[in-house]
Amino acid sequence: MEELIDCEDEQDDRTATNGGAATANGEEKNSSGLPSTGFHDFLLKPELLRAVSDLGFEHPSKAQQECIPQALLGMDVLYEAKSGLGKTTVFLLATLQQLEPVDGKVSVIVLCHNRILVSEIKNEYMHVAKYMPDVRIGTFFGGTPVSKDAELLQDKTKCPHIVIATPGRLNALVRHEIFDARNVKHFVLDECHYLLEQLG
Ligand SMILES: Nc1ncnc2c1ncn2[C@@H]1O[C@H](COP(=O)(O)OP(=O)(O)OP(=O)(O)O)[C@@H](O)[C@H]1O
Repeated sequence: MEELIDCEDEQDDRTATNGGAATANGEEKNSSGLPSTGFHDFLLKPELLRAVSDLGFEHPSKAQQECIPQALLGMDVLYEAKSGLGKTTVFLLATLQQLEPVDGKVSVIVLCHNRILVSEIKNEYMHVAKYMPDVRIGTFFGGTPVSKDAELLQDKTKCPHIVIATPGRLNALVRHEIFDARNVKHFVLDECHYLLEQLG
């Protein structure tokens, strides 16, 4: 790891509702003392800026201000903060910004500790990637036929560029050489404390 941002819990007990939005934006910015920034300061692709604007995000949250520039520089980022402070949006934007979709090649893996989270993250990706029609996003998790996953991964025209998966199924796909991880450029562990617990 080149550099690690390690932020302790922000001790902010405001919670996210759609107003996690509200929590994630202006208030955070002012209370953090960080200079005012907009998403355009990250030099994001126009497709992403449009999607962010459609979602009604006006200002990056503190987590986003601290992590997106580092992630876009290719640094490893470890960030801990309470729910609703915009952490997921950090990796959605950072991975989509850097993605150059190539048929038959998976560039991004997002590992989640359960299948519900896998589906939620996929939905969030679909919103943020709505103006990037060439980007394919796939999900792999236990309880579904491995043969379907294999079919998808082996068809260059269907193979996802971004894979969101649970550890068990991803492990099985790699072990059986169905999943070729050699082209992966970005690896995300969402809610990594749960994933690391499972290892133990
Ligand atoms: N900069 C922003 N401005 C307004 N809303 C935002 C911003 N960033 C994220 N949001 C919205 O705030 C909510 C929480 O964001 P996100 O899911 O990225 O946070 P999180 O820290 O990963 O929380 P969780 O663990 O609950 O998913 C979501 O509804 C998201 O769309």
